[in-house]
Amino acid sequence: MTDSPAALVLEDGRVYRGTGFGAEGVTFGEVVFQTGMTGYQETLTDPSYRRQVVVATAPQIGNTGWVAGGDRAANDDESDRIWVAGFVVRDLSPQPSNWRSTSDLPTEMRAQGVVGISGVDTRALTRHLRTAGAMRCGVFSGAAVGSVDDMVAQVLQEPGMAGANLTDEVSTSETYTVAAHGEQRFVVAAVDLGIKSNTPQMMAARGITTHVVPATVTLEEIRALGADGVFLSNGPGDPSTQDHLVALTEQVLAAGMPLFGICFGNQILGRALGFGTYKLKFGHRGINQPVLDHVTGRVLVSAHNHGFAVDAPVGEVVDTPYGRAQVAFTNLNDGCVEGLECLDRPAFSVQFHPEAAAGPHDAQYLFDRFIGLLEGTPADVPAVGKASA
Ligand SMILES: NC(=O)CC[C@H](N)C(=O)O
Repeated sequence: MTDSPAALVLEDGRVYRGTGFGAEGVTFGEVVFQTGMTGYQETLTDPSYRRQVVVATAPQIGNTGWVAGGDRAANDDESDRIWVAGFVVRDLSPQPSNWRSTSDLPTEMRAQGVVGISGVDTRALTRHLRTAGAMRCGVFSGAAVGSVDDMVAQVLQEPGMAGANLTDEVSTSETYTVAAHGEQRFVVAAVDLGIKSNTPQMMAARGITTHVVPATVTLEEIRALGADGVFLSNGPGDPSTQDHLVALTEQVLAAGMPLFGICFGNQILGRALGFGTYKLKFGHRGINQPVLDHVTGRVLVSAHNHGFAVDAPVGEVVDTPYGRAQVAFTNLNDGCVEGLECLDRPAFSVQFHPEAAAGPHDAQYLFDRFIGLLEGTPADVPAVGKASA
């Protein structure tokens, strides 16, 4: 832990002073709050947080240390590195207590060059972000702390999240394969837009061998892998920039191949169906978001990490270039679209995270819904009426 003075500086001129931890220096990004009480390691290693400075609303962070090393089952990493641009906490644990822990949070952040600040009134900061919206920020520690005017000027030079195309920065350059556990039932091409490692694990547990492919993949390359279906992953950045992936998704829909998308994948399916996307004021990030499944009527407590959303009418069946489609999930806090379902194609997607890392397991049945599409025996999904909740 460094004990250097540090400052979180927002683009609107607000300054929150604290103490540096992790790497010393300066970092910039979009400041967003995350409401999970647990799971900071999964959050920090989720590629979807690329270029975001994450504020933990849970007041004590670091208690469970850092669980690294070994294979996927032995650690809590969602990828092979920390992706957040910076981390803002209130009380940093001086001493982790966890039998699985192999390191601690400040040591790991320092080793990976990630700047953090502790001692911030994260409750006041979160209330401000809920009012003012997510915005650009900088975290400055040690010698990087300067005059407020100078720090704000530096923040204002940074790009915002709207219009950001970050896919190339996180996607794999080479295809790699996660084998099915036990007997292989299906082969899926998972387009890596920043995929979390638990997603192929959830597929593997259901007999799917997953080829994780670069974001530049073509339908011909997907077919050459012998894929039975396509998965569009989560990922950072603005979905309005992803024209290649929208075109690929249109081809997959036209070919009638089974398709499942999560988060960024939901936004791309939405665009392929002709819907728009827009930036939310402060987004949803946490592991306790209530979502209504309009098909089953169930309410799920679910893991979220999104700053954009699909603009589609709720409670209507819409004619799209690929047949009828409907909003199948909405958020019960703000009503925003949380998932789409095609009625004439074997395709659906969710804005939240059924891979649930970290997070509740309520939504894991959606991987089984994808299995149904791969089997060619999708559940007989009814068209939804107006939301009952
Ligand atoms: N986790 C994700 O896939 C996020 C998708 C997109 N970058 C958003 O912020 O909405």
